[in-house]
Amino acid sequence: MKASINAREVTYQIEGESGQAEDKVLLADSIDLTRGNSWSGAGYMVVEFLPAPEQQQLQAGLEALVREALAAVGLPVAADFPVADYHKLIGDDQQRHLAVVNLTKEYTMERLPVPAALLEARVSELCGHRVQAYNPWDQMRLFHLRLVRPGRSDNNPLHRDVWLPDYDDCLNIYMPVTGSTADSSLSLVPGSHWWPENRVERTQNGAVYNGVTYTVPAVKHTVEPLQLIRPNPGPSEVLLFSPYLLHGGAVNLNADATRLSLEMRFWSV
Ligand SMILES: O=C(O)CCC(=O)C(=O)O
Ligand SMILES: [Fe+2]
Repeated sequence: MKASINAREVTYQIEGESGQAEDKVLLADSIDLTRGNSWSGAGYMVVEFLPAPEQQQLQAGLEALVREALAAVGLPVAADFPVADYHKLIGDDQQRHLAVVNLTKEYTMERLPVPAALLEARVSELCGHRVQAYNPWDQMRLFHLRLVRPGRSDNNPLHRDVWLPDYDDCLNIYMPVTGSTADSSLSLVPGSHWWPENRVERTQNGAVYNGVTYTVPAVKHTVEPLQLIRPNPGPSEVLLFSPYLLHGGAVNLNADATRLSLEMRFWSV
């Protein structure tokens, strides 16, 4: 499948059986936490996030979690090892990379380096609805790290989060930690949170993307041309986005830096 990111052509190889799609907009029957905002039609916005000391504490603490995971898979590193160099350490050892991903994909909230209440208050202010990082569907309070090496297929395929169970009605954040640039940060299709399902052909259950297996179903084809953009939040910023948007497929085109980012979801209180 062909798409473009910031007008540059990319190709995604997606395997998995297609399902039937209805003429239905998933967001129409759901809570839209972007509603009432100027960016509701686009489905995302980039904005200053936490006060500088807290944002820096959060980013430094998340880098430290990756170092901890590296030590746990048998690759101890110095306390100042830059996580942007992760790919130099792991190289093409896919098994070791997947072991690190396994340790960094689901953290319980007490591991967050700053109080979750800080992020909850700021996200509530930004979207104009009182939200908390508590998933009412599975009763979990989690955050996730994403490590995407340059030149590998570590990024997940293009998807809506709500194709998986337990992600309805929330709002997502993407916060850059290291190596997040105009060539590596999360990509999305503006406005696609309102596309009917029958405009998007997707796999039924999970997908194999460039040979890597993902649990999330993936886009195989769309009626509208797939023009992704990278909003690319800077170090002091955050990308707030609807999980109903088509997003992902965020290949890391950096020459030499691994992307580390924070991913966290918020639901109405
Ligand atoms: O960071 C990425 O490349 C993907 C993130 C994602 O799919 C999400 O936050 O739901
Ligand atoms: Fe996602």
